[in-house]
Amino acid sequence: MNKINVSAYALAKEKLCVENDTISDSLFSEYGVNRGLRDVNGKGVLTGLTNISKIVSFREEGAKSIPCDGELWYRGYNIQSLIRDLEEGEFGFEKTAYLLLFGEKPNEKELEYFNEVLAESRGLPTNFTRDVIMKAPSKDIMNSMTRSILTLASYDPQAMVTEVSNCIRQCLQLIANFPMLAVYGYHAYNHYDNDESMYIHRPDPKLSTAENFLRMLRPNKTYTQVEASVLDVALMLHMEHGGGNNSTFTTRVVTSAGTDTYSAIAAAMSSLKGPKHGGANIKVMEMMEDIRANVKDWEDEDEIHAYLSKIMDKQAFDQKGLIYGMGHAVYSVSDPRERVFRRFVERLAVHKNKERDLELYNMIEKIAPQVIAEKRQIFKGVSPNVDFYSGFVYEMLEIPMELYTPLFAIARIVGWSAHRLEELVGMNKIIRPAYKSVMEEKE
Ligand SMILES: CC(=O)SCCNC(=O)CCNC(=O)[C@H](O)C(C)(C)COP(=O)(O)OP(=O)(O)OC[C@H]1O[C@@H](n2cnc3c(N)ncnc32)[C@H](O)[C@@H]1OP(=O)(O)O
Ligand SMILES: O=C([O-])CC(=O)C(=O)O
Repeated sequence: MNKINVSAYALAKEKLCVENDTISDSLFSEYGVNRGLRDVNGKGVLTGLTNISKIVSFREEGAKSIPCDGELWYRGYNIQSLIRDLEEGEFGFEKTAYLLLFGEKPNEKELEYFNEVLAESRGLPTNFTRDVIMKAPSKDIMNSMTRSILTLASYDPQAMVTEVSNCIRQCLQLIANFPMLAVYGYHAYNHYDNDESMYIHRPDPKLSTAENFLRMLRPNKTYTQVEASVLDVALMLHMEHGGGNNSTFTTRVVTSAGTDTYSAIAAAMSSLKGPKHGGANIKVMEMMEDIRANVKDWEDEDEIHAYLSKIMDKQAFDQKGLIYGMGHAVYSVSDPRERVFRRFVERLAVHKNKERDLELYNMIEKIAPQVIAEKRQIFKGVSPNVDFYSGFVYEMLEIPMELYTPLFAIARIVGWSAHRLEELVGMNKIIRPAYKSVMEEKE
């Protein structure tokens, strides 16, 4: 019997799918449906209320909305001031996690106890690393983490209980364990796929999340205070971004169906890894590598402009027509997190002899918005986003590229948790928007 070639069958059917799944632009205008649930100015369709954070990208002047520099607020506090107020040598991730989860800043005693709770929670079930993480390792650490998250449910006798206190416990344990799932997943992959030595360092209960990440990652467990502080700030910048970003909205949608914490967070992970969302930090690095290889003179604005135009026209790089690290669904003039990253990049690049790379980044930052505006219809402005520089910072911290999106997840699990709790406490209604049917009835 001939074996059926499923790939050939799928290829043959592609044309039919495209024909029957294409909906003309004019129908969207006719029914007033906004693609991506946003109008051309980036204003999202309102789908909920939240007390967790606020994003500012326009200022209202009378009836007019004027694009302005972006602002990000966590539970009433501007993210820039939360970072600026950190004392020398102080780590901010944990106290910001307390703030986002519980809605108030912790006092000294509350923070001390919260840190003990996280330290106590930092531990995987017996043999979990051997039996789950080291089995079928993958270069895609986001997938490997998601598999681990779903498997952790099998070790939790209360996995399916959606009482708020049980969900708080599960979220705290996931927040504490995410760095281990990511780093051990990387070591397993690096050993089995790259033939490197494998080592599994346990976290130190006295250390912060950023310090433990570096300690577990490096063979000799060492890092400098500056490296850990830069990573801590990077985590703070990625922790939360409103209810509408793709992965947080996913968390809220899935939570509203009454599903368990492990499944909700696994769904959020699957969203975050997308290259238009958290996966962009890896894509930026691959794109920069491609630009370095294909642009001869990094100081020639015309040559860079021409190459970026080719990327936009799907003739270069991954042929998706996107310049990664540029543009944002909501921000207009600037993403406040990119501004913070840029300050670090400028300082680190000097220490690490990466000034020439920095110049290339600066060139792309200058020229890419022009090229995008020439090739696409941009109404609200286009500027670099949080992940334009994040990968460059991680590279200078000698963190392997496979861990860039997982680092985003290590931070954003806090925002997802806060939104899961807000959905559970305050909403109690399944999220179920409507699709206008344009189907024709047939005999
Ligand atoms: C943490 C984060 O998730 S930050 C975002 C990370 N993602 C990236 O860096 C990927 C590159 N950027 C993008 O793909 C987009 O800017 C997004 C997905 C972030 C936002 O997309 P949109 O909400 O559609 O942005 P906006 O409405 O301003 O875009 C207008 C047009 O410009 C295009 N555009 C925006 N940014 C870019 C870009 N960087 N490269 C190419 N085209 C772009 C959009 O695709 C859209 O075109 P269309 O009208 O033909 O669909
Ligand atoms: O808000 C968005 O759409 C994407 C983003 O920047 C984030 O999730 O941090």
